Amino acid sequence: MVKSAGSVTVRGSVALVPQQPWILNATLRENILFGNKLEQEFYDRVIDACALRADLEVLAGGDMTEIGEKGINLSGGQKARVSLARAVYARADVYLLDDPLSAVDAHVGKHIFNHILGPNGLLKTRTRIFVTNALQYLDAASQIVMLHDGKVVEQGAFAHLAVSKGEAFEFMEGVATETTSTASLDEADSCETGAASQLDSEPSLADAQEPIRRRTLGCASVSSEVHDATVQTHSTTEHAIIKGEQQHVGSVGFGAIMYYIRACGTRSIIMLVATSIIALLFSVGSSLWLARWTRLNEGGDGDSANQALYYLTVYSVLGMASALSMIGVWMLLWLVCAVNGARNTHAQMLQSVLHAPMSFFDSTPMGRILGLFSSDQSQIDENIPKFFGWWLNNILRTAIALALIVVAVPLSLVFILPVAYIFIWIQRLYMPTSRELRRIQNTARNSMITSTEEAVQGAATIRAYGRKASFEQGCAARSEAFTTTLWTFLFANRWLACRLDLVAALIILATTLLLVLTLYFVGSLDSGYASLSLTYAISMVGVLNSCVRATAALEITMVSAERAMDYSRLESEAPEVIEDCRPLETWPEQGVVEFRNYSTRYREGLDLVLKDLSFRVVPNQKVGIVGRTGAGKSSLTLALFRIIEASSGQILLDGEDVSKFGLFDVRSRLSIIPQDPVLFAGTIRENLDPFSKYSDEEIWCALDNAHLGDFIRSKDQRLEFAVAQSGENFSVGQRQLICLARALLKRAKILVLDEATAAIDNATDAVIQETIRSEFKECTVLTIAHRLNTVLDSDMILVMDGGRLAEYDSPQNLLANEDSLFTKLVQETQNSGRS
Ligand SMILES: Nc1ncnc2c1ncn2[C@@H]1O[C@H](COP(=O)(O)OP(=O)(O)OP(=O)(O)O)[C@@H](O)[C@H]1O
Repeated sequence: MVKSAGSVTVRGSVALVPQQPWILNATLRENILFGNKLEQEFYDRVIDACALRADLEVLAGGDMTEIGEKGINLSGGQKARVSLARAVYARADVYLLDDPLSAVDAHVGKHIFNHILGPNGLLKTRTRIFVTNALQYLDAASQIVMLHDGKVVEQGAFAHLAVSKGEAFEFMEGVATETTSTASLDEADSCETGAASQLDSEPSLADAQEPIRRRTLGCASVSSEVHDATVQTHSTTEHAIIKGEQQHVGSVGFGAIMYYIRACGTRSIIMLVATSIIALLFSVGSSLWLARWTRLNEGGDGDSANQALYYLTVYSVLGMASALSMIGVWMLLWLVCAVNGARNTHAQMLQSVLHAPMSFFDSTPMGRILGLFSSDQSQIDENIPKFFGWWLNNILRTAIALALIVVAVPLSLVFILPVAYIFIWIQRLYMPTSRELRRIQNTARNSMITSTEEAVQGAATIRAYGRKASFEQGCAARSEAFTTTLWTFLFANRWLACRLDLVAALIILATTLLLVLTLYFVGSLDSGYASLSLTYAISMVGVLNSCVRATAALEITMVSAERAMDYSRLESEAPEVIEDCRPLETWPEQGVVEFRNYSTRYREGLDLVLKDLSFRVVPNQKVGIVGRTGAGKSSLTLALFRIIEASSGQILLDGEDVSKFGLFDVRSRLSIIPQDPVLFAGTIRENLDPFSKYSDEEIWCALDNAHLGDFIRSKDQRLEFAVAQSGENFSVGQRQLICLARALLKRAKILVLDEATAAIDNATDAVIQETIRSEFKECTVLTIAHRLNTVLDSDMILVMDGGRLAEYDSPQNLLANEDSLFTKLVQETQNSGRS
C-alpha cells in the first residue's frame, strides 16, 4: 500500500491472517512454524485448536507432507487453518485477522472460535483486529470501527453503536437477521475455556505490556519490530509433491538435436548447410584463383592487360558470388531457421504446458515454467542459431583447410593427427563438466525464480511477521547458488580457452624450434619452406581451436533445446475437441447432471478423493453442496469440469457421458464461479467478454445484476478500467462479483458456485442469492456453501463426507430427520452464530 499521509504505530509483534491464505512450498509443519523453533507440546496444542489433527491423519505424510505451491494440494478450509495456525504459533502481540473463518465450515469455525479467537480462546490476551462481516466477532468486540468508502464512519463499543442506531447498527442488524441464531459468544464450554487458559500460560511479549483487548471491524496498516528467525523452506521429504526436475546426464542426445532441426525445418537446415558449402567453395575458389594468378606472374608468363582483366574479372565474380552466398547463409540462418526454431519450440512448449493435466501443475513449481519460457527460450531464440552458424562455418572451414593442406602436403598428416588428438582430448575433459554445470545452472536459476516469486506473493505476510530478513537471506542464498554455478561455468569456459591457447602456443613454439634446430644442425634453411611450415602450423592450430570451442558452445546451448523437448512432450489432458464426437450446439439443453459410481484421485498413488458418488440432478434444480472442510466439495466441481479425470464411474450431462467429448466442448458448456476468483490483467471488458461476443448493454446488464454496475460506472474509464494482475486492485469480494458477472453473461445451462460469495458481506450476499435465483431460474445450479443459509432454500441438498455422498435429499426432509448430518451442520451453524 502506498503511504499517503499519517502513520500507524503498532507496539509489539504482529501476526497476519490474510483473507487469501499464503502458503509456502514447504512441509505443512514448516508452514506453521514459519521459522520458529519446534516446541512439540505447544505445536500439538495449536494443531488441535485449529482442528488440523484430522487433516494430518488423512494426509499421507502427516505434518511432513510437502505442500505444493500456493497450497495447491490443500482444500480452501485447510489453507485457511494452516495460515491461522502459523499466526497462533507465532505468539504475536497483535493479530490482524482478515475474515479468517470464511472458508471453513460452521463446526470447525465454532471450534476455532472457541479455542483461539473468541473471548476464552488462546488469543484472549492479545490484541485482535478482525476485518470481517461475521457477527460472532462483532457482538463481542470491545470496539467496532465501521468503514465506508475507505473512511471511518462510526466507531465505538457494540452497546454504544446499538444506541446511536447509525450505519454500523444497520449493518449489524442486517447480519443478525441473516443469521438463524445469534448464540452467545461466551457459550464456550468449560473444557474449551480450560484449554485456553492452559495456553495463556505460554510466554508472550505482550505479558510484559498492558494487553489491549480490542476487536474492530475495519482494517489497519501495520509496522512492527522484526523478530527474526530462519525460515527453512523447500525441504525435501519422502512425501514431496514437487518433483525434482528431470535432468539429463551425458551428451545432449540425438533426439534433442533432431527435435531442434525439425523445429527449424529439416529442409531449411539442409538448404543452410548447402548454401554454406557453396559460400565457402566460392571463398576458397577466389583464394585459389588469386594463387594461380600469382604463380603465373612468378613464372614470368607475361602479364598482359588482357590477362589481368581476365583474372581480375573472374576474381571479382568469385568474390561477389561468395559475398552473395554468405548473405544467403545469414538470411537462411536468422530469418528462416532461427525464427522457425524459436516459433515452433515456443508453440510446442506452450501447447504442451497449457494442456498438461492438473498433476503437472501440482508438482511443477512456477519458477521452473518461467525459467523455461524466459531463459531457455532466449537461448533458443539467440544463442543456438548464433553458435550453430559459428559451428557450421568452423567445421566446413576446417574440413576444407584440412583437405587443402593434406592434398598440398600429404606429410602434414603426421603433424595434424596428433594435434587434432590433443584438441579433442581437451574438449572431452571440458565437455561433461560444462554441460552438467549448465544443467545445474538452469535448476538453480529456476529455484531462484520460484523463491523470489513466492516471497513477492507473500510480501504482506512476510512483512507482518517480521520475516523479511530471513526471506531476503533465503532469496539471496538461492541467487548466490545460481551465481556460483554461473561463475563456475564461466571459469570452465576460461579453463578450456586457456588450455587450447596454451596448446596452440606450444605447437607453434615446437614448429619454430624445429626450424631453428634444422638451421643449426643443417646450416641452411629454405625460407619458403620455413614460412610455409609456420603458416600451416598457425592456421591449423587456429581452425582446430575455434572448431573445438564452437562445438562445445553449441552443445552447451543445446541443453536448452533438450529441456524444450522434454516440456513439449508432457503427458496431455484429453483433446480439446474430438471431431468425430462433438455434442450438439445446444447441449446440455435440459441441464441434467448425473454422477454414476464416480471415483477419482488427484494423482496416481494418492488416495481416492471422491469415492463412488452416485446422484442425479434434474433440470433447473438448485442443489446445495455442503460438508465439512476437506470433504471433497471443490473436488466434485473439478471432476465435473474434467480438471481431474475419473478413476472409475461416469459423469453424464443430459445423459451424455462427458468423457467421450473433447475438453473444450465440455468446459465451454458449463459456468463456474470458483473459490479463488480468477481475474486477468486487462480491462473489465476483456475480463468479462474475452472473445468480444457481447454488446455493451449486455455487459452492463450483467454488471448491474452482479451489483457492480455503480462501482464500475464511478470509474472514469468504465468498461476499459484496468484490472491489475490477478485482479489485485479489486477486493476479493469484488473479484467474486466480477466472476459472477462473467457467469451471468455466459448463461450456461449448468452453473457451479464454489463458495462464490464467501468474501461478500451478508446483505450483498442476500441480494446476490436473489439475483442468482431469478437470473438462473432456467438453469441447473450447484452451490457449494459454508454459509448454510445460502443453500437452505435449495431444491436439494447434497452432503459430502470424507469424499463420499452422505446424504442427498430436500432440505425439508433432511431437517426433519434429527440424526441427519445436514441437521447437525445446521445446528452447528446456529450454535456458532455464524452468518
Ligand atoms: N491438488 C491436490 N492434490 C492432492 N490432494 C488435494 C488436492 N486438492 C485437494 N486435495 C485434497 O482433497 C481433499 C478434498 O479437498 P476439497 O478441496 O475438495 O475439499 P472441500 O470440501 O472443497 O474443502 P473446503 O470446504 O475446505 O474448500 C482434501 O483432503 C485436500 O487435501
